[in-house]
Amino acid sequence: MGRKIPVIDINNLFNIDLIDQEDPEIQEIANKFGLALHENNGSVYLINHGIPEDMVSTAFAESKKFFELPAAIKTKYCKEDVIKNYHGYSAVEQERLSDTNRELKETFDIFGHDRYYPEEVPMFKEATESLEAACWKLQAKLLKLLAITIKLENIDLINDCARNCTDRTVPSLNSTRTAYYPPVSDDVIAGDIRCATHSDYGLLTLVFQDDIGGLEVQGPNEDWIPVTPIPGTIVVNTGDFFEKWTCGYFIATPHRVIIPEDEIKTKKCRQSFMSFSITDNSVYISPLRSEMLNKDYDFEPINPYEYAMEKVKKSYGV
Ligand SMILES: O=C(O)CCC(=O)C(=O)O
Ligand SMILES: [Fe+2]
Repeated sequence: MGRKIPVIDINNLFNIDLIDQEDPEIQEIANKFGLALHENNGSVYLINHGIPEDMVSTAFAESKKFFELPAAIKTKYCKEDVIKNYHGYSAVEQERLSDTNRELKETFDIFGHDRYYPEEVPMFKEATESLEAACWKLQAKLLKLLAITIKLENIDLINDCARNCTDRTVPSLNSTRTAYYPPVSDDVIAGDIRCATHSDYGLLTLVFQDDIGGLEVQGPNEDWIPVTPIPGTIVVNTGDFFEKWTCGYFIATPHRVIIPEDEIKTKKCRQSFMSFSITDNSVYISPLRSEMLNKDYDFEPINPYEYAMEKVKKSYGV
């Protein structure tokens, strides 16, 4: 009870050009960040990250204009075939992370190269893609920091397997999501949730959230810890692939978004924006080895494309 997710100051990392592993300041940030992620079930807040606040608020504002359009317009932008192209809009209940609960969420996933955007919201593309690009830049740096934390012999190994973060032409299943949870209507039934319990399937997820709240992460004793909104922060969660790759050093954080109890808040929508990183499609991962990691942990090499596609198919019922 009463556990809190730590807030880690990463000293404007976004604007530091070179992550030099010999730099004591970088080592200090890497150790603080990595240790906190390790000790807190794969979940921390980052502050002083360097992504401009107005870039975040513009992405939220333009997304909101889209999500508040009539359903008939939004459905024009629905994903047609998630296996062929994950890009596009999903209405309430189109993606199901749980077999039992109704999930009251809408999303627009930004993915791959075959992209289309709502013509009704002319600035949607620029606003969301600017934040997407900033997230990729930060993702690459955070992955490098974590390679330092776990004392990999080849400090570039993680980045070399996730070239997609810095070279957008490298095929991967990385994606960016702008999410909208509509105001709660009167026909809500017991068990309804905004987003059901799951872990993300990739390496790291960056989550920006508005001030409504409801995001919770599971602690080591299966207790639910609220990820209370803190202005200017990004929440980082570790995904399945990173848990495997680091031999369980970083846990794939189970998380969910609940409907707030506060009646005033239920009458408002909630918005969030996420960047999901994963290794390149061509890479098969096998356990990383270093003095920090569990040497007895082993698994057959896994491919991110095969692994993540299975999860996508299940959640979209295809
Ligand atoms: O909206 C949020 O804060 C989290 C949503 C989420 O976990 C997801 O879409 O994977
Ligand atoms: Fe998630």
